[in-house]
Amino acid sequence: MGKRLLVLHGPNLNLLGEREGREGGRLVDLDAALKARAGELGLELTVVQSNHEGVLLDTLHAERSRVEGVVVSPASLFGSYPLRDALEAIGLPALEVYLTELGERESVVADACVATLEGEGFDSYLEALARFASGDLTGEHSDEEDEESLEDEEEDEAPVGPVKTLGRKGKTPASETALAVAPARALAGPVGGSRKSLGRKVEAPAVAASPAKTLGRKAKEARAEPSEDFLSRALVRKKIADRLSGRLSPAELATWARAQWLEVQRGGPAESGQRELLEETLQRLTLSNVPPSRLSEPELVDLMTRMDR
Ligand SMILES: O=C1C[C@@](O)(C(=O)O)C[C@@H](O)[C@@H]1O
Repeated sequence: MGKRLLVLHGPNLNLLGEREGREGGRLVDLDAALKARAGELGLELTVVQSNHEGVLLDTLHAERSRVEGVVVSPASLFGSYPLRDALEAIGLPALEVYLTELGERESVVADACVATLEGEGFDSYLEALARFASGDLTGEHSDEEDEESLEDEEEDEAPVGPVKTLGRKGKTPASETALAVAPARALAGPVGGSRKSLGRKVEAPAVAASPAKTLGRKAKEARAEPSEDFLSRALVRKKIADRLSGRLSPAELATWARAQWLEVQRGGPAESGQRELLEETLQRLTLSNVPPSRLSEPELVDLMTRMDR
């Protein structure tokens, strides 16, 4: 299994493309591009969007032992100290991304991230995935490589032709990233306008590609489960059991259920013939931690047994 990453999309990004009236530039398109690139790079992604700072924090807490890095797109929460503190608290390497350029806005979240990638539309995210896959989070190493290969090319007096690379370090032919490029360019600014290169803040600590913390036994066990990624009644049953035995907190279960529910809404894979039941159960579990619909232990057991039928 590849490296597992958590991708967090902040507030209003659920309306991406829709508010701009842009086909092909919506959150579903971005997520599809991310999943496709992750597949190519051998990464596994958990993707969560929320308009609520607390949900982003809960997700970071809940996923901290399951993932090895975080791609965080704070959107308008760039000034969030709670988000920064949560990233610091979990101690995982993180890259901060923005579709557009931050300009005058100072990101506080950047304090807890190895680097910030901005102004490249979808490519900001895709570059973050590439950095995690290569282990070169600062992008400094591939800069050297680029410079070296540029020097080699210059020495060879290669004929000047169309630029083949995307962004600063993109090594993928443009044809392979057509889906990502169109919205990326559109969001990054006027076509042909001046484009800032990726990587705003690189005075970052050298961080290894592996997690900053050693993974606990529980995390390793979770990793070994073949069903972890596939939404099934067995998986939901297990999560409820984890909650009942105290391995998951009420907030962790609710956050997990919400993320899974969003995946189902987006057409993610689910146990054949059980999609409706799973969706309904996940919705119930998502609300299981808020007072009016809080679930008692007997109710949780009841939900769990419904997963057996
Ligand atoms: O939605 C967006 C785009 C953005 O999140 C970005 O990534 O550039 C920045 C936000 O301020 C804005 O609301």
